[in-house]
Amino acid sequence: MAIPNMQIPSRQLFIDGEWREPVKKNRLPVINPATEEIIGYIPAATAEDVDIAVKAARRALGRNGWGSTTGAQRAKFLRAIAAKVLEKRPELATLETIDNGKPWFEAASDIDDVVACFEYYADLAEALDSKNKTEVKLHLDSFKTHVYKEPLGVVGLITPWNYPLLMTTWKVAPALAAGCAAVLKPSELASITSLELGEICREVGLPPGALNILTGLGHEAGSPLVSHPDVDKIAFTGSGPTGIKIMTAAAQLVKPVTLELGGKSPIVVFDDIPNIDIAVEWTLFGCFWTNGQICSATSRLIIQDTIASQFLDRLLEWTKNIKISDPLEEDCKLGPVISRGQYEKVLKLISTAKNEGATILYGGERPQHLKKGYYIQPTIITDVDTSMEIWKEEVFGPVLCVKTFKTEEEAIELANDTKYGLGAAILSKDLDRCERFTKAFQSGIVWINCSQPCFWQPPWGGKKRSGFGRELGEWSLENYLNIKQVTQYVSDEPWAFYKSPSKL
Ligand SMILES: NC(=O)c1ccc[n+]([C@@H]2O[C@H](COP(=O)([O-])OP(=O)(O)OC[C@H]3O[C@@H](n4cnc5c(N)ncnc54)[C@H](O)[C@@H]3O)[C@@H](O)[C@H]2O)c1
Ligand SMILES: C[N+](C)(C)CCCC=O
Ligand code: NA
Repeated sequence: MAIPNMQIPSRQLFIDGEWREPVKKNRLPVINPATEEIIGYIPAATAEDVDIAVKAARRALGRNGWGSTTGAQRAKFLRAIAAKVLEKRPELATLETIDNGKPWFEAASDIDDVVACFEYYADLAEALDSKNKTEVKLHLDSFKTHVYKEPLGVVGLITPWNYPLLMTTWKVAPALAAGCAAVLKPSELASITSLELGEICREVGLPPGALNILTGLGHEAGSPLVSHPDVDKIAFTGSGPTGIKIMTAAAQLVKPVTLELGGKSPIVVFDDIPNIDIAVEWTLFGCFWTNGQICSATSRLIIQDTIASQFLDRLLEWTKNIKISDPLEEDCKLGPVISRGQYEKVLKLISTAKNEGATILYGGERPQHLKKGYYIQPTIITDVDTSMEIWKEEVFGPVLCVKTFKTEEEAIELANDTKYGLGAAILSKDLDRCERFTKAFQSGIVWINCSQPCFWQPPWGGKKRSGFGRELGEWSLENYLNIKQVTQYVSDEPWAFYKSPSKL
């Protein structure tokens, strides 16, 4: 397929179904990480815009337009959005690539996931109509109790830059399916496709105020959204430090949050793997996909010592074969990291690893053939000690660190030696052993003989410092529903707790 060339559309904030200039008229530059050039501008929302958007969302809930829709009616809008996204797939993939830096074919695959997600939540919205009032059997005949599932209200959705439209969709699709009205604040580092979602919602006639999109800086737009008294819940995906700030601010209003944060996930490889090349490829994909910027990246390779030398030799051969290029090129497999800040952060972590005594087995620098752009070679670091920063801290770049083990106990201890708890992978022919590791891993996601595959039906999320709450599947719909208990007294007899005055 020919990759379309695109200019960044000039957009405003998307509020109440219209494009509106920010109150302070500020804009932020959009930088293409492959060229380091400014390719456009996005509006920079501030607290004043947040208040306007939250009011629009609240009105949408009160109006007949959105607030009283059935799940089946909401499903129609979600399916129409899915169809429009599919229609615009090539253009959206190009916009994602020039804004985020991920290879075009990865971006296009993300767009496919976006379509599937909106369709999936359309089905769940439809099914909700028969589940939003269910009876609970009691031990007394004098009462009847029902449980209602109703939209939580106005929800604030704050998303990161690594899968821009997909992370937006993971929140917007279930929130709309549940009947909430949403205010979305995408990352200022990659907002373009989220704004295009606003245009798609406008084109399909989504009722005004159901979805509002505010681009801008975290402290200028995200923070006021978290603290706004008329926002009922915050769903956040991003870094740990920001998650802590958001949770602290939300706590002042006893506002519920879901936090999908960082990770430093292990991939444990045993010497009984039936095919070393298959294991090597999963190891590469688990860390270097999406230019290494994956929350769930299995960025700690824990390899049995009996196979370590052979495995690393083969891993090196595969790594050298990864095509690093402009992400718009046909078979690019590694593009630039998102920004100069991220580029410098990753290189600093690599240099610290070297200074602490680790060995840079491969990579660790800018690729020689790419003089512009935030490119970093796929990097493999060995002779790592568990006291080192490279072992403990999330890099969020194409950097794999390696340690060996002798026994299962040692492997489990190394795997769980992290403050995070998002994902964990084990590659072994012995499925009983895989089951033992599944139980022993302190994580929310386990991959067996693979790493990273993610589907919209199962739950996604972690524990420890990777946050709490689950997205995707039915779990995500529950994030946006209020559970209401309704108990009715159905007897004709007096309650008779107090003596009636006539009997005194
Ligand atoms: N668990 C997951 O599913 C998942 C997915 C993607 C990224 N992440 C994590 O996100 C991090 C990288 O993404 P990032 O750099 O965009 O994270 P980030 O925390 O810097 O920003 C995430 C979002 O929060 C906003 N924000 C920043 N400060 C804020 C504040 N004080 N109040 C409200 N909003 C604020 C940003 O504008 C952005 O929209 C990594 O740690 C990665 O592991 C996790
Ligand atoms: C799309 N993945 C690979 C499941 C990751 C989503 C969230 C983490 O970056
Ligand atoms: Na960008």
